[in-house]
Formats: sequence, structure tokens, C-alpha cells
Amino acid sequence: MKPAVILYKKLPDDLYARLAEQCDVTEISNLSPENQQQHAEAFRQAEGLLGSGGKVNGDLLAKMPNLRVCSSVSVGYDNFDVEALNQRNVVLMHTPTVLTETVADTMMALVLSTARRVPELDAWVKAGHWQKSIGPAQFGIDVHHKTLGILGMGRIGMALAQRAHFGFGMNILYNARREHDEAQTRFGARRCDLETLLKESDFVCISLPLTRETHHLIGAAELALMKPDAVLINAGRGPVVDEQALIAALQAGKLHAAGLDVFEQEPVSADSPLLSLPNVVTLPHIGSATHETRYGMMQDAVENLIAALGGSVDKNCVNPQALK
Ligand SMILES: NC(=O)C1=CN([C@@H]2O[C@H](COP(=O)(O)OP(=O)(O)OC[C@H]3O[C@@H](n4cnc5c(N)ncnc54)[C@H](OP(=O)(O)O)[C@@H]3O)[C@@H](O)[C@H]2O)C=CC1
Ligand SMILES: O=CC(=O)O
Repeated sequence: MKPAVILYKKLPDDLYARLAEQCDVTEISNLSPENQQQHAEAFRQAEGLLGSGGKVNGDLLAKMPNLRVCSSVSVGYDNFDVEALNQRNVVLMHTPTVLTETVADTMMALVLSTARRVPELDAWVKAGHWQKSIGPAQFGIDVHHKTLGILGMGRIGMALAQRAHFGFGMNILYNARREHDEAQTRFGARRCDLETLLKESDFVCISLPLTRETHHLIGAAELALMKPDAVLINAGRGPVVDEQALIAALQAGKLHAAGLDVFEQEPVSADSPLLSLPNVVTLPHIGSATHETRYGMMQDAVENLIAALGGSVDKNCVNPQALK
């Protein structure tokens, strides 16, 4: 008999067919309480869960007594209560690697668009303000040969360092829990403490996961350490930055600009002051959102689920120790 799975994400037809060949699929739009109630029996039967967005915690696990594998279409897994999964011996699979280069591209796009004011000046031209030669009021700041500080020198941090070092001749600083020799060898990157990185960087780029340790890691005190002409880029998770403190720092002119792909609340509220600050570039959490990469993530998530249901967790597994 095929294992029963709940699918809470729309898949392309070919990937759906691949999943349905191996599993008995119940497809729902999301993990809302209404869907959980309406499909209570499917949740009770399910051995697998595949999708992205929505909390997977003790409450949901209580409704899924047969669950063995969760497969997330994301690399970040802060939506999952990993301790609760471990207690229940539920394996969690995710999609690192396939999205790394694309997310680094997004971060570099935020670096360039904040520094050179691309969205702001695009709106200015389209509004008909370009009536004569531009002057200092339209100038930006250089990116090349500046110092780029990376918080979280993992897969994405390394791919960003590669772009910044080889493409833009930038000096690289980083902060991570451990030394990354490869970053030193390939990009001449220097590991430093958070305070030094914030004080010395022209661009502070966050590619950290959201954990108890990283929640509000960047608050008012940390923002105050940054140079007044520095730029903050966040493509990790919104709550790594205390958003109210960031708004206050930007409104007080203590930072040059910010480039944000992630927010404390997503979608960001339409009345957030971040949306009316001209020196803030906002994106709707599109780090990995290209056709090719999103397809690759969904493909990996399907294969991860099938492999883990079959007892194989050799790659892309967050908690292999949970396998019984
Ligand atoms: N905006 C978007 O669309 C996307 C956002 N992301 C976010 O990016 C995150 C990183 O992804 P990825 O690079 O693949 O993950 P990795 O696990 O490869 O890298 C994470 C890095 O963060 C560091 N880190 C973790 N906790 C701390 C801490 N407390 N203090 C200092 N450093 C810490 C790790 O340090 P060490 O090396 O020492 O272990 C590691 O260098 C994801 O978790 C997700 O939240 C990912 C994809 C898309
Ligand atoms: O935010 C996206 C992810 O893959 O994590």
C-alpha cells in the first residue's frame, strides 16, 4: 500500500504525478485550521507532509499520529518545531543547495539597488521628473571595493561572498559560530565578532536562519554601531532584525539605506513606515523565486519525501537522528 501524504502546496503536473505514483496524496491549499478540520481523517492517516508556509508544531502533530516525514519546500525550517518532531521521531527534510546561488543573486541585487537607488530613480524617471541633467540629488554610493560584512557564512553567505569578492573587488568580513577556512582561502574573508563587523562594514548582509539565538540579534544597540553611511540588507528572516529599531534608525538618518526581502510580519503591513522611506528597497520574500529554482526546490522536496518515507535520509535531512 502506498503511504498517505498531505500536500499543502501546488506542484507542477509532472511533479504531482511523480508524487502520486509513490504516495496516496490528499491535496489541500494550506495548513489552515479549517483545512485541518475538514480533512481530519486524511491528517490522521498521513505518514508524510509536504509543502511550505504554516506552522508545524505539537498541536498539528497531535492530529497526525502516523506522521513519519515532513518535507519542506524551503531551506529555512523555523516554521517547524524540531524538538517536537524529534520527540515523535518525525524526520524533517528541506531544500538547501538548489536555491543557494539564486538567493545570493537576490542579495547582490539588494546591495546594488540600495546603493544606486535603482527603484527610487526608476520611479522618479517614470514620474516625469527627468527634465535636465541629473545632479548630486540623484547620486548613489559605490559598491565596488567597499567592505561587505556577512552575518551567517553558510551556503548563501559563501555564494554572496563569491559574487562580492570576484565581481566587485569587495573586502569581506563575516560572523558565524565557526571559522570557515574556505572563505578565507577563496575570498580573503576575515572572521570577526559582531561588533567589529557592524563597525567596519559598508554593507551588512544577513543570511542567518531564525533561531532562539538570532531572534532580534540586530536591535537598536547593534544598529547604532553601524556607520551612518552603511546599508543593511536582510534576506535571512525578518525577526532577526528588530524592525521597530530599524525604522527608528532609518527615520533618524543613522543608516544610509536598507534592502529587505524578509519582514517580521509577512506580508508586510501596508501601513509600515518602511514602505514610505525612499531609501528602503522592499521585496516580497523572493530570495529563491525564479522559475528554475522554485521548480528545483519542489522537485527536491518530492524526492526528499519519497526517499525519507523509504528510510533514506542521506541528504537534505535536518534531523536524521529522528529516524527510528
Ligand atoms: N529570503 C529568502 O527567500 C531566503 C532566505 N533564506 C534564509 O537563509 C538562511 C540561511 O540559509 P543557508 O545559507 O542555506 O544556511 P546555512 O545553514 O548553510 O548557513 C547558516 C549560517 O548561519 C550561521 N549561524 C547560525 N546561527 C548563528 C548564530 N547564532 N550566530 C552566528 N551565526 C550563526 C551558521 O554558522 P556556522 O557556519 O558557524 O554553523 C551558518 O554560517 C535560511 O535559514 C533562511 O532563513 C534561505 C533561502 C531563501
Ligand atoms: O525563505 C526561503 C527558504 O527557502 O528558507
